[in-house]
Amino acid sequence: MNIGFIGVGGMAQAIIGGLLNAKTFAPAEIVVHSHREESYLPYAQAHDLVAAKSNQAVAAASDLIVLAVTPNVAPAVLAEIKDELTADKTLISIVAGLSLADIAAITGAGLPTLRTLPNVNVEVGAGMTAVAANAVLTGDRLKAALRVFNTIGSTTTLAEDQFGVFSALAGSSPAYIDFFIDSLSRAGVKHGLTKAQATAIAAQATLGSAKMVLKSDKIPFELIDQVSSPGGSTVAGLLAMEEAGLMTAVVKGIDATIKRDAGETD
Ligand SMILES: NC(=O)C1=CN([C@@H]2O[C@H](COP(=O)(O)OP(=O)(O)OC[C@H]3O[C@@H](n4cnc5c(N)ncnc54)[C@H](OP(=O)(O)O)[C@@H]3O)[C@@H](O)[C@H]2O)C=CC1
Ligand SMILES: O=C(O)[C@@H]1CCC=N1
Repeated sequence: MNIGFIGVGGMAQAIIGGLLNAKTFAPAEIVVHSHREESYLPYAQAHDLVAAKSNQAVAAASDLIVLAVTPNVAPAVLAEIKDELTADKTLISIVAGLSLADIAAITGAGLPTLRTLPNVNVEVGAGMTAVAANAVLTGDRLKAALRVFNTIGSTTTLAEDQFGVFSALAGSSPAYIDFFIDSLSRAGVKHGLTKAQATAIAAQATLGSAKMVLKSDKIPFELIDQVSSPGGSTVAGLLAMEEAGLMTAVVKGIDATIKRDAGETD
């Protein structure tokens, strides 16, 4: 089975990297093309992937076609490959804000289509991807499309009107969590650790805390209490962070993310 990528930017490369690591597809089963030859050709050569000469050629050569271009060009690219999108193929879109109805308006409703919103952590097999299938993507075809994302992380089926909030909480949040890790690390540097030491310590603590939340039957606030010894240093730190507005800052950031995803400008 061949999987083709139209657009080979940051996100497509994260997915391809994850799929190659997981051996979900052999390099010869991965077909790529993007706007500029100087961008996709060296990437294809470096990973032994199949470089197609056009977006149509990707669609023609692939069973699963991943639309991984930026939202502003997605409708034009779909229109360009429309004639290659026969009902024996599955279209997988990762384009934020592009609905199944938007896609069907260009491709027709008979094309099996999976709308997804993956996050960059698919590259290390720890992704979080939202999925919504259209009415004609069912059975084994649906399983084959879901397998792409299940081999590089977790998936959750979501109503399309929840993709905006999902995109903020999982699609964009790696950037916010990295910002938090970097803030912890910078504080470590302030107190004498090297940046490399501090970053490794902060990242491992973040990874462990996420695992605890997922594995434990306690809610995060109970875990916070477990760490906060009476009269101790953690509660002092927590109160200082809250005085600086940490929770409000996070919620405001997520609100802004959702607004922009919905097409609102400042
Ligand atoms: N980054 C992320 O964490 C996430 C991104 N997404 C979605 O993924 C999509 C891609 O985002 P991202 O990878 O960050 O963006 P990038 O800017 O890194 O990549 C965009 C890609 O689109 C290609 N492209 C542009 N125009 C065309 C065209 N006409 N034909 C073929 N290819 C074209 C570019 O080609 P070239 O380089 O050759 O110009 C490039 O490979 C977006 O729709 C975004 O909403 C979804 C979830 C998470
Ligand atoms: O920044 C963006 O628009 C995309 C959507 C989710 C993550 N990156």
